[in-house]
Amino acid sequence: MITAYLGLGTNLGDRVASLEQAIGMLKQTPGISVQRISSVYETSPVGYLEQPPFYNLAMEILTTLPPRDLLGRILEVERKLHRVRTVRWGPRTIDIDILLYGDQIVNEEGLQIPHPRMTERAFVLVPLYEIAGNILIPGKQQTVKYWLAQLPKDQEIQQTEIRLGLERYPV
Ligand SMILES: Nc1ncnc2c1ncn2[C@@H]1O[C@H](COP(=O)(O)OP(=O)(O)OP(=O)(O)O)[C@@H](O)[C@H]1O
Ligand SMILES: Nc1nc2c(c(=O)[nH]1)N=C(CO)CN2
Repeated sequence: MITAYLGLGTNLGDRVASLEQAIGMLKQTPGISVQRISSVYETSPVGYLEQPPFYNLAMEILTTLPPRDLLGRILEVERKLHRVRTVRWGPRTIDIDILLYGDQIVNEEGLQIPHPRMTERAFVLVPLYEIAGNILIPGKQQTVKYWLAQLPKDQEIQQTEIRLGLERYPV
């Protein structure tokens, strides 16, 4: 069993519905057990700027799937939610990234873990900090908290009151 972290993003259509559907499909996947989900954050687009704002969240899972199989399932979830690839870094109904996979470093064609751009992105680090601030980023020696503190404060990100997947954590 490996603890892995996923980053989810959406900026087309009903963003809450897309996140809920993606979470639901991940929860139903044999070999994946969803453990924690951050709040939903509204974030300004990074990279390609002429597109609507995103909702982003981070998720902790326990998984028995090897990295390739986890990626395969993620791509399937994206496909089922009708993600259409157009522009690089462009709008999407759902984007799911494998951020961390235990303490492993994967550098293969089509799969890099830790996600190579994660330490530059507030839309990744802020939600991840909420659920795993003290975790070390393999190959980068320092924690999520450390990398978040290094980020320039120019990326707009706003915590919303939206909490998804909370039925696992009754109050
Ligand atoms: N850690 C990873 N998590 C998810 N996909 C990855 C990862 N590493 C490599 N990939 C590859 O990236 C492809 C997805 O690229 P995509 O078009 O979603 O990039 P993007 O989300 O626009 O940009 P970015 O990669 O900067 O977030 C997948 O098909 C997959 O093969
Ligand atoms: N705010 C925000 N910007 C992005 C996002 C994202 O999820 N959120 N995803 C991208 C491609 O992975 C490119 N830019």
